[in-house]
Amino acid sequence: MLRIAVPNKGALSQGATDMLTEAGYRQRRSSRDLQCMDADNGVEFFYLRPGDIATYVASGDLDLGITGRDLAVNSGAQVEEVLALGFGRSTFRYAARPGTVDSIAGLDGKRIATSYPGVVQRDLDRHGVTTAIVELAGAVENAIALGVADAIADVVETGTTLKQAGLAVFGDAIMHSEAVLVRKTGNGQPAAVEQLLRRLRGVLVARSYVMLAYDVRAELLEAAVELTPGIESPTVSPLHREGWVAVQSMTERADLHRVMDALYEIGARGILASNIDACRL
Ligand SMILES: Nc1ncnc2c1ncn2[C@@H]1O[C@H](COP(=O)(O)OP(=O)(O)OP(=O)(O)O)[C@@H](O)[C@H]1O
Ligand SMILES: O=P(O)(O)OC[C@H]1O[C@H](OP(=O)(O)OP(=O)(O)O)[C@H](O)[C@@H]1O
Ligand SMILES: [Mg+2]
Repeated sequence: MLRIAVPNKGALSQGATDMLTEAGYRQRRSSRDLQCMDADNGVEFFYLRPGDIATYVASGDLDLGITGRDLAVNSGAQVEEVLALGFGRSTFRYAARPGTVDSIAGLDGKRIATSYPGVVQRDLDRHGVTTAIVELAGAVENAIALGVADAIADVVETGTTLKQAGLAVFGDAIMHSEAVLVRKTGNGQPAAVEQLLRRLRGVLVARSYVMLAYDVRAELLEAAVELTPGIESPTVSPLHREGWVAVQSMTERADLHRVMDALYEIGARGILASNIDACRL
């Protein structure tokens, strides 16, 4: 039985549950459930605070966990990333009132408020700056106005919260984060993990690709296939209509409309795009 930690609430919870459900796993019925057994797939899920997940995985009590890259770094736990999951993206940044602190060197001797002291200390050390860290559970954007700190370091997603607090970012991004699957550092990959990984990769591909199908005159096939090389190689089948072929190819969703327009322009017709519900590559 594989034991996997999943965020029980917060910014990563819904994304993690959605991804596991799409990958064919059973998920808890109520947001109050702390465990969920999926006997058919040989997996048991444990719903934990996202910031605690790396600690459980590093201890060896759980085999794998879904958490944020920033949260895993912050915990200092000995875990390594197995797979980046493509949701829960954020950037971690320094910010202060414009005209006060505007560089990382300028943080020397100052006070910085954050909910991620591990991430911040690591970055300050890298810059050789000595700053007092004020650890807060949340709403750190208030810390400057309330006189608790001179600067903050926090998750920025859209930037709305910073703007409303009258703060501006400075320095390079401290880190870029997204949800990741982690395991204990140095742990090998049991066969049961391989199946989970194949399924999760299948979800990532199904989300980022569409299946493109079109008809094209045989003499234009090479030009068309150049636009739609697919992942392995496109499928080409003869059409009943003399001199024409049908092509099927997986195409990146982000590129879809550019590729469809280009196919039309070279003479392809009946160009259809459909979602992929699931796949194994
Ligand atoms: N807008 C966001 N706010 C907070 N965290 C976010 C956001 N977008 C992505 N994340 C990521 O989600 C993870 C933090 O999730 P977590 O559940 O701890 O925070 P939260 O949703 O703010 O909950 P809480 O405030 O109760 O701690 C981090 O990996 C962070 O990078
Ligand atoms: O750039 P934005 O899109 O505005 O998002 C970033 C904000 O969202 C999070 O706060 P959250 O709502 O989780 O409250 P918290 O500070 O209490 O954790 C985070 O701590 C930032 O404050
Ligand atoms: Mg928060």
